[in-house]
Amino acid sequence: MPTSPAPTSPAHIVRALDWSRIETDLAMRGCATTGMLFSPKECAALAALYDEPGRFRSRVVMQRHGFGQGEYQYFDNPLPASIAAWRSALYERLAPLANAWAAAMGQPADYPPDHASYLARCHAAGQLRPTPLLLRYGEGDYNCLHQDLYGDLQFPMQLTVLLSRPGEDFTGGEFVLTEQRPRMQSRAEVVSLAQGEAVIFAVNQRPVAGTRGTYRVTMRHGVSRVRSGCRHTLGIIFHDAR
Ligand SMILES: O=C(O)CCC(=O)C(=O)O
Ligand SMILES: [Fe+2]
Repeated sequence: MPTSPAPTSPAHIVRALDWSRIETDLAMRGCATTGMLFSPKECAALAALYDEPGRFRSRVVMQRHGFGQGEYQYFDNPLPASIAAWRSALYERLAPLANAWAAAMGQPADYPPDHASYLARCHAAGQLRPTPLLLRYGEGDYNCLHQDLYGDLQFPMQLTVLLSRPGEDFTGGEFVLTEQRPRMQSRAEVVSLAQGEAVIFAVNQRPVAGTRGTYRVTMRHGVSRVRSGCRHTLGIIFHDAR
């Protein structure tokens, strides 16, 4: 008998998302919100991992590198089981879209259908270190516009999940995207997220259909200044890092 995923499993929840809206938003704006992925309890449990020693392979204090203010930590292997499950379930749904983007930009459209195969490709290219991360911002902290590129191989979409409650745990701290268009001025997009909700967005370049064919735009993401409180997020990036 074919196995179907449990109703609470990431694979099941991912399948049930409103993909027609998500795909339209991604095509129009290079980003899309998902609706609630994690319950408040799950969000709190994930945010609490930040203080567990032994979970992470490295910690980055943003001001030391000119990346902003605040800090983040990359999970070490083995990833928490739920994060690994979300990462592969989301990958499977996004891989066909990634192939469509690659084809539209004249790039090889050969992202494999499952995440294990894609990770094997990353590892063969020397990108061996896991990239899921937890970020923590306090009052006055922010994250400069950036791209999460960690080697030659890059999957073209990633997700950020808001783990804190906007307006209650923190104020300010909006997720921001910019889109740099060829020979045009840049466009900004501010994404409002609820606790437990994710934004799916372009890591680097994405295709835009114009009147004279397809052109490429370059995206960057960051976070505006947190005005008060504490804000936690979970980042899910599908390529591993060199
Ligand atoms: O904290 C945020 O909203 C942005 C996190 C981020 O840069 C990422 O997930 O790659
Ligand atoms: Fe990022």
